[in-house]
Amino acid sequence: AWGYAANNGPDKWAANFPIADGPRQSPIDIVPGGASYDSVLKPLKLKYDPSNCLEILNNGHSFQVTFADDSDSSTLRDGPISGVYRLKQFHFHWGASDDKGSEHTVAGTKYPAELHLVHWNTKYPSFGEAASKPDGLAVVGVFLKIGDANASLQKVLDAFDDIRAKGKQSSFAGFDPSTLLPGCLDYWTYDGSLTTPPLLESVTWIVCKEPISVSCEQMAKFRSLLFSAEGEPECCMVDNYRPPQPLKGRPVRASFQ
Ligand SMILES: C[C@]12CCc3c(ccc4cc(OS(N)(=O)=O)ccc34)[C@H]1CC[C@@H]2OS(N)(=O)=O
Ligand SMILES: [Zn+2]
Repeated sequence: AWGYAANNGPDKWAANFPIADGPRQSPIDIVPGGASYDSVLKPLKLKYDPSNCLEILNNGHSFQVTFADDSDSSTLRDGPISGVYRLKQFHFHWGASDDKGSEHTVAGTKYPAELHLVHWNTKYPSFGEAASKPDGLAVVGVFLKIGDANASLQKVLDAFDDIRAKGKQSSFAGFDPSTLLPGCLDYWTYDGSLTTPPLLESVTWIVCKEPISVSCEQMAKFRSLLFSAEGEPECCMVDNYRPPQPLKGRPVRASFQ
């Protein structure tokens, strides 16, 4: 099965997922000078209901917090998209050390981690259906930068003891993901893909320019999770990021000047 190790990592994915070499793969290196300001882009409209927060789980590639998506109570509207997209889950990618970990990079700069808030287009009947459509998903990416401890993030990290190994999950209620957003919601946007197999080219990427803070100690907590399941040799969950992929002529637009 795919992973992030030398024998099954990003350089090996094309064997089982040929779309890995497709025309709209993610992540990318964002070159601020190469992005064009587009005044037609609207501010992001994110409205999340903490009562939709269900559980936290270690899926063996990252950990994710999953939301009830049977109503329009936690949604993304406006920004570069049209219609209503519902929040399904958020998860992170991070490195073995603070000098790497993000998937998108900014003029070659890697951040220690990156948050992804995954939303699906309600013009389709379900998340799984939407995931195979070119306008099916919208993922908001937020960079994490070493600094002060992040009190909101700490609530998520405090749930890690129950999900240390692959396949573990536990209930996680009442968390408001908007507390993980930066103060300024300026963003870059481009058409891309899932950054893990099945690498479906169905994502409108919305990457925030402003990072949120994370402390060194909090980064160490991320690295205490395991890729491995209980009873298997322990393998630390680190470097679960795909490197930037070819832009192949795609425009990158900025919501700010
Ligand atoms: C669950 C699914 C397979 C994996 C997957 C999905 C959606 C969004 C995803 C975001 C990811 O992360 S990222 N970095 O934001 O791209 C990583 C994997 C994702 C759907 C697509 C088909 C499966 O859906 S299903 N079973 O048919 O209902
Ligand atoms: Zn992701």
